[in-house]
Amino acid sequence: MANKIPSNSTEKTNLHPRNLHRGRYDFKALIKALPALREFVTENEQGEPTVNFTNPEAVKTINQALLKQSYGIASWDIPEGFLCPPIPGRADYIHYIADVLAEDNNGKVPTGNSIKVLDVGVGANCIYPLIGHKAYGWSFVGSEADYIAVASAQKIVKDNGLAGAIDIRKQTSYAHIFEGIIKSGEKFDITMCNPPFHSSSKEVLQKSQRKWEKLGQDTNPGLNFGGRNNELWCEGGEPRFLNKIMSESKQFAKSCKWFSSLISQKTTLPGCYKSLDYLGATDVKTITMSQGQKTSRILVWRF
Ligand SMILES: C[S@@+](CC[C@H](N)C(=O)[O-])C[C@H]1O[C@@H](n2cnc3c(N)ncnc32)[C@H](O)[C@@H]1O
Repeated sequence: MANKIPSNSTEKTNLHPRNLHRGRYDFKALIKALPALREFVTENEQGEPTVNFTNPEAVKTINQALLKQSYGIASWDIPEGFLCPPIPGRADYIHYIADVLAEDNNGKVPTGNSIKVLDVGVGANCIYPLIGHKAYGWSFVGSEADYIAVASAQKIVKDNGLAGAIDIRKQTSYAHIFEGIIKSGEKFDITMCNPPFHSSSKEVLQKSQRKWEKLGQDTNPGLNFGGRNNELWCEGGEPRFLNKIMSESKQFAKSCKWFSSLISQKTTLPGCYKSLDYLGATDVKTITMSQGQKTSRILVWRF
């Protein structure tokens, strides 16, 4: 079966209005930013430039070019097999939480390093702090339970001279979210999280296999957007991870003005609303984000 190369070159008007990646990728500018991208650029059926999004190396290289061109991130790499994030979608989460913060700031997005954001599960790619800092000047704490991911995120921060803006902290227990991370007296404007959403490693493999079959590949060539198994699953999947975040958020209600998390499965939401009601959250919002075929939600709450 012929490979279908997903085209990423059409306008993505459903992204947030401030998202820098709404237009077509400007391959000329991307290659200028990162000449190494040139060898991965091919033409799609319409004769437009594209890259083979089923090739992990091509995906990593286009990410490096986008991060350099749009955010001035000169050095970005991830260890083999780790989650390679689609940049436009990750940027959307940042812009939507900026809108939430704007509500308490006369409708203006607050900028600068006095705005403190905690990214739970920052990953080896450190993507949210990089975009959030470069877009709005916010400072970040990124927590992470996987020690290889911690080392990788710390290297990205150091290589880009961002140690004053992004602090990567090791979470020593997978059972905890804020405990062991938020220091006594520390205050955050908002917390964010892209949780591991599958409930077993078997589920990760099955879903990723189905995705690759849809793209006309017999097998997953290397989890290019997939990530290592343990980045993507946890006991109980997304609902249980969200329960942990919500119950600890109550404990840390005085340390954070807002809490948020991505929700990839719609079916997780009703249980979250019930829990937040039980915990006494005073404000609960659900923001819908759509990127191409995929819809996800950001759940935002405060006490
Ligand atoms: C889906 S990945 C998200 C990575 C990155 N933020 C992104 O969006 O590409 C989830 C991350 O959460 C980490 N993680 C899992 N449990 C955690 C916990 N209790 N505290 C901190 N990080 C955790 C995993 O190791 C993994 O890196």
